Amino acid sequence: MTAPELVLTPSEMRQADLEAITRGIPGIELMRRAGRAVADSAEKLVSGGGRIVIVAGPGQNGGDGFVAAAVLVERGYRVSLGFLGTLNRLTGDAAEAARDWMGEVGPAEDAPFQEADLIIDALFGTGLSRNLDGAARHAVDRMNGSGCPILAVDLPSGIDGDTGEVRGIAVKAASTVTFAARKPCHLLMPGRAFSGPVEVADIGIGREILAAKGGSLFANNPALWLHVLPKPGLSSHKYERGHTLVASGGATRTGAARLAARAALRIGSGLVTVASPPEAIGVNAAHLTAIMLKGCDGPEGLHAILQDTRLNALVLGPALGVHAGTRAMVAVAVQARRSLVLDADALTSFEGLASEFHGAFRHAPTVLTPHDGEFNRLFKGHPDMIDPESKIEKARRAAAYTGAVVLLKGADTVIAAPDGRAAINENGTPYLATAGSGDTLCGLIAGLMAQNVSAFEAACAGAWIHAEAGASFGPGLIAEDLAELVPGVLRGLLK
Ligand SMILES: NC(=O)C1=CN([C@@H]2O[C@H](COP(=O)(O)OP(=O)(O)OC[C@H]3O[C@@H](n4cnc5c(N)ncnc54)[C@H](OP(=O)(O)O)[C@@H]3O)[C@@H](O)[C@H]2O)[C@@H](O)CC1
Ligand SMILES: [K+]
Repeated sequence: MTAPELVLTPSEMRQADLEAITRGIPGIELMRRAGRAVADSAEKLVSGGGRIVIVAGPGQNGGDGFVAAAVLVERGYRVSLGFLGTLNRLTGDAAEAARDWMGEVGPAEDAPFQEADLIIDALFGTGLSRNLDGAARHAVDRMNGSGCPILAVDLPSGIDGDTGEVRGIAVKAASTVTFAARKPCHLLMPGRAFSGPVEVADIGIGREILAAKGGSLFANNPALWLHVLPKPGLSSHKYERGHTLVASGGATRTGAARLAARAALRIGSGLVTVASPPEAIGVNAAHLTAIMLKGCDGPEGLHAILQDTRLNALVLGPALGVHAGTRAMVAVAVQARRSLVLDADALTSFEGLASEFHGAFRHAPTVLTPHDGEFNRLFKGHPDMIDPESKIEKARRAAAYTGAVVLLKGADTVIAAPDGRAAINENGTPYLATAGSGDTLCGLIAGLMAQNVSAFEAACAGAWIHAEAGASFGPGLIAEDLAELVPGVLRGLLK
């Protein structure tokens, strides 16, 4: 079984680095391995010699650049090195790496980018501490404007390692080589787009150290949840595969619930029922076949239906309407302690009322699936939730506050659990930004929870499968297609 991919923040990486040094790999050796990995990557991009310009900065990232420069010269490349800062102020391993470089050192701003086959960006890595200005900004601007492919060392200079944000200006890399583990900025937008494909080089810091110093942040890929993905056995019965209930909106707002219901069925929920307001029964009935239908008149109606304890997962929100009635339905669902997915109107109905969510979901597996707008409306008046620059931090705080798993949607969907675990999704496609796509996602997550997948894994698997389905279709995708693409994705996963 493949192990889940650990993602380490810059500060966790520094600790892992120190631990590796404590256990006997000298810092300069780590830097030499890192620099050699950079040279190997460069060689793959420009094989058999050529002209390489390396821009080195004043910290360890620059040190990696000096090592790579020396290795590439040995391998027959013509290398120019431009340095930013004052050479004799280099300290530690970077100073040692610079001493090993026998070539000339020019100013970074004047490096001969125009003549290069490849630029190596070793200006700043995980130690970036402020926005780029002056000579650093000028150097990045010239690199980006050169038209020459850029290989970023560790991360593109100017990108914040924790948040993926651009700090003033950032290198637009053709590819990136990082060390030991990816950092959040390689998965979060816009950092992901600035990084290009990211290669992770092994520099001898073992997984044991990475897991001890990191261990709570993951890339959302199947290794994280494949082991809990339900696979019906020969003797399984539909009644053992759960029963998902999806609440429908009024007569002119029923499609969202049916999209969620169909997704729940496709992902394997044994039974699925749409709970429909009396006036919408006709329209729902006209469109449902395998999915069952029950009349449900507001919160009292929901309370009555939930007396049937076989209904073990619920979706509330899609097209339910933004009003007190929806808040009352949520209260009934929470009291009933079933697995619950809250989206759209079930979140927006609590605009500015997040305190009602405080600790509310501790007692049953719950997933909240806001996009940024819904998140900000819900947590209006809670600057501690809205302010963090890191999307990971936002989702984590909201999860700790509510007791629910929070799936914060976007091109870089982040899923966070109340216990601090978080995962970043990276297989999304712009085609998923289509009406009803979120309803399908709710159904997938609830359908997994109906089959007893825990909330965090259900949200991670749901987000990945949803994105994979969207990507497999591509242009022209509409939400109705998504549930129909799920079997293909499942076949690939469960083979
Ligand atoms: N972890 C590992 O396992 C390994 C890590 N390795 C490598 O170490 C890198 C991290 O090194 P690092 O900590 O020295 O930070 P780095 O990114 O070089 O920058 C710090 C320097 O930049 C300066 N500075 C900052 N912002 C600035 C700005 N806006 N404008 C101008 N200056 C600015 C800052 O100055 P100060 O803030 O102190 O004034 C300081 O001088 C990491 O990315 C990886 O490549 C490998 O060698 C081996 C194993
Ligand atoms: K860099």
